[in-house]
Amino acid sequence: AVRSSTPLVQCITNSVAVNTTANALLALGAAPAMVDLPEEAGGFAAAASGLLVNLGTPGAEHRAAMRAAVAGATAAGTPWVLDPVAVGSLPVRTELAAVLSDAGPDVVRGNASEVLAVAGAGAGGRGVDATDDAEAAADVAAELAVRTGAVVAVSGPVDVITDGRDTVRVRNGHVHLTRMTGGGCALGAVIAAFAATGPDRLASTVAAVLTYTVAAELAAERAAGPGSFAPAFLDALSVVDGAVLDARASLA
Ligand SMILES: Nc1ncnc2c1ncn2[C@@H]1O[C@H](COP(=O)(O)OP(=O)(O)O)[C@@H](O)[C@H]1O
Ligand SMILES: Cc1ncsc1CCOP(=O)(O)O
Ligand SMILES: [Mg+2]
Repeated sequence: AVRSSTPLVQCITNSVAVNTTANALLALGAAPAMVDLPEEAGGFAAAASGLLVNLGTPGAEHRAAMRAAVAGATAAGTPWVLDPVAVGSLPVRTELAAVLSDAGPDVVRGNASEVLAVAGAGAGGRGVDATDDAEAAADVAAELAVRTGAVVAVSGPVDVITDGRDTVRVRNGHVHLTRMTGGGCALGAVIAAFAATGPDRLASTVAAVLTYTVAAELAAERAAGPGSFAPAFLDALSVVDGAVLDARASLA
């Protein structure tokens, strides 16, 4: 569905991951647009198929663009994904993530520490330490999903995806994804592309994570290390299909 509909995905994302993110969307068959000016972001979000709001390098202009884009997306019903990069101890983005997570994102995507922080459970708030173990954040993620109405996707060696009622675990993936900058950030944009294909947010998010992590496995088979993994990953995103996903999926 992503390949046949070529969803237009607006990305307000960080300066580190912008190129990786655009290339991942193109390889998958979606159309990226890094429209991140405050004066343009709201109108564009109303017309886009999906929106990513990523807090990785949230300068003042980006923050204004995020507010405008979320308002435009909300008014038009454009699905949007919040990636609360590095929230927890850094004050500006942590406050911003609190505001944005209450603004009705369709999906919140982060690693376990970030999801715990957005839920107010980080930094010992619930006695849960910073962790890269998504399973340790599964219950908090489900509570966050119920509170915000978002699907919450926690990444890690096993990804946990929940709407607060049903929870799906994706065991696919490869550690090279963690050694390629933007490996998490590009996933947020891919989740936005898949969200544009239909209303079932849990299904579209699981499909996005599965496609992304199976592509990583295919790429790792051809890569000598994280350097050659990055272009091989784009190649794999461009060919992975339903038959490969059926053969490789490790879901629970
Ligand atoms: N140890 C791991 N083994 C395999 N895949 C992983 C591992 N850690 C993360 N991933 C995958 O890498 C992608 C990015 O996740 P992650 O590194 O947690 O994001 P972030 O960069 O935001 O911290 C996800 O698709 C996840 O499945
Ligand atoms: C290194 C870095 N610094 C600020 S944003 C960013 C990119 C983070 O990318 P990811 O979360 O996908 O690893
Ligand atoms: Mg991240």
